[in-house]
Amino acid sequence: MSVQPTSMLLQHVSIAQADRRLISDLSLHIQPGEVWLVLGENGCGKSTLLSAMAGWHALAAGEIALQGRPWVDWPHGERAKMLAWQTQQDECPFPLTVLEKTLTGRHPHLSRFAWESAADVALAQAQLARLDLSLLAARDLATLSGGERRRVALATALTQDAPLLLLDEPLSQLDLRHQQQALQVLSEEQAKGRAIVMVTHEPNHAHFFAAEHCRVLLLFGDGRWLAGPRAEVLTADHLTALYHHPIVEITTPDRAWFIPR
Ligand SMILES: Nc1ncnc2c1ncn2[C@@H]1O[C@H](COP(=O)(O)OP(=O)(O)OP(=O)(O)O)[C@@H](O)[C@H]1O
Repeated sequence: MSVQPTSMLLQHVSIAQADRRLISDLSLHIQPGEVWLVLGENGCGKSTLLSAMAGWHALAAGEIALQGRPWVDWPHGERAKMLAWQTQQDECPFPLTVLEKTLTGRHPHLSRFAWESAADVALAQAQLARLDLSLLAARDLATLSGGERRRVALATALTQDAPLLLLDEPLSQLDLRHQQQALQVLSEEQAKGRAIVMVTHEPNHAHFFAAEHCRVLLLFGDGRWLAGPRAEVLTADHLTALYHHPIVEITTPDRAWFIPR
C-alpha cells in the first residue's frame, strides 16, 4: 500500500484549557516517515495537543497547516482521509463486533450509501492479524479486555490508511509482547512513509524507531516545550526536569535506557 507523503506544519501554536496555558508558541514540522514521541507529566497537555492537531481543539494562537494548506480550510471528510486519531477512549456506544469496529476505519473512504468492499474487509482483517486479533474478529467489542480493546483501536486507525497517525498512548494496557508487536507494526508504517505522532509515558519506546527519523517533543505543562531529534532531546537531564524525578541513563551494548532512580 503506498502512502501519500504528507507533512503537518505547526506555526507559533499556543494551546490552553480553560484559563490555563499548556503550550506556548510551538513550531514543529512533522514530515513523512517521521515518528514524534510526545512525553510529559499527566495533565501537561499531550492529549489536548493531539486534539488540536486533529482539528477538534481550537488553538489559542498560531496556525496548523497540512500539505501547506491551513487545517481549518480542509473539509471534514478530507481530513479523515489524511489523519487517523486514536484517542484514549475505547468505549463504543453501539454493539459492534471487532471486525465491524475495525471496518469503521474505512468509512472516510466510502461514498454516502456505499458498503465496505471485499478489499476493505481484507484490509481490516490484515490489520487485525498484524496485532494478533484475528481470533477475536467475530467477538462483541464489549466483551474484550482493556488491552484487547486498545489493540482493536490501533487496528482501526491503521485500517483508515491515513498518511498521518495521531496515537494517544496506543501501548497503554498492552502486555510486553503485544507492546513489542505494536511497536514493530508502527516502525513498519513509519518505513512506508507514514508520519506518526505518539503520546507515551515510556521514553524507551523511542529506541524502537530508526534514529534518523525519530523526534521527541517534551511538554512541561506550563507553556514550555522542547523538541528535536531523539539524541538531542532524550537525555537524563531533560527527563529529570520533565518528570520532576531523577532519571538515569543505563547504557547496554545496543542502546541507552532511561529509568527512574
Ligand atoms: N474541558 C476542560 N476544562 C478544563 N480543563 C480541562 C478540560 N479538559 C482537560 N482539561 C485539563 O487540561 C489539562 C491537559 O489535559 P490533557 O488531557 O491534554 O493532559 P495529558 O497530558 O494528555 O494527560 P495524561 O498523561 O493524564 O493523559 C489537564 O490538567 C486537564 O485536567
